[in-house]
Amino acid sequence: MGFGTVSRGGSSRWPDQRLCTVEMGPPCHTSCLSRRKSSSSPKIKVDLDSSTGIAVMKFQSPPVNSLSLDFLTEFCISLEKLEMDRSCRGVVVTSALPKIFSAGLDIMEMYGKSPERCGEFWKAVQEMWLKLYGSNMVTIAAINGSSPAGGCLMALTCDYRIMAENPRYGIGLNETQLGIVAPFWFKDTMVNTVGHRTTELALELGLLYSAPDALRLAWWTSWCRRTRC
Ligand SMILES: CC/C=C\C/C=C\CCC/C=C/CC(=O)SCCNC(=O)CCNC(=O)[C@H](O)C(C)(C)COP(=O)(O)OP(=O)(O)OC[C@H]1O[C@@H](n2cnc3c(N)ncnc32)[C@H](O)[C@@H]1OP(=O)(O)O
Repeated sequence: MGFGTVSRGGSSRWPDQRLCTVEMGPPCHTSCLSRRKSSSSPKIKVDLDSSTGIAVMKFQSPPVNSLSLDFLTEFCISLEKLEMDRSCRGVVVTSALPKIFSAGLDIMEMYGKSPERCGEFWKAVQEMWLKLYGSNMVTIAAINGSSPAGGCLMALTCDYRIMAENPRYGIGLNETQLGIVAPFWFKDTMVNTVGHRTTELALELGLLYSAPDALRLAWWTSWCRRTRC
């Protein structure tokens, strides 16, 4: 798989060449197996191949990988652990569930909760964004399912995106369709990737894009024809 260039950098873990290639080759032989480190929390599984320096973080929170306080906390802890592991240079975030990357913020976290709990939840959402955006590692979203609202934010926050081509999968900041306003920093993250004009239209109409449409609008430089990638 090949990925395009981005304007972010400044980390020793970034490759010298700005075009970065990640090989997800055949299964390893025995000597390679010892270089694999796995860890699992209830909602997130992480596999790090120290020989390549690439970790795969899989979301495993059925039914839709919604971003609950527990999910976000586990996400930040997993990312921090990889950040501290000098053998890890890049992380691929993806879903272990069929058809869904992430449904975005857990709606149940925003309904009937105490102000304290709401504050804690919102802080965790911001923490996820700050940690992912500010990561020293190369971050890649392998979007193998629908990715509305907060799920889209997470993908946009990564350095690179690849999306499985399937007409049923949509990605976008569709908050307007839900009767809520996307926070300004959600909007800014989208502007940084696709520019002002596309963002303005997408947010006003609450659009969800298919992989080929998103590719045309420069959301990414690659998409994957398999339904699972
Ligand atoms: C504390 C707050 C402080 C400040 C607030 C400030 C600003 C407000 C926040 C603004 C930002 C918002 C960003 C967001 O991310 S809001 C969440 C937006 N996401 C959605 O609306 C997703 C809606 N879901 C879907 O479109 C579909 O479910 C999906 C395409 C993901 C999957 O479709 P599918 O047909 O496969 O499954 P469903 O049958 O629809 O769903 C299965 C079960 O999952 C539950 N579900 C779905 N989405 C969510 C979610 N986001 N949170 C929690 N639960 C979710 C759904 O209800 C089904 O449950 P059951 O009925 O089976 O129990």
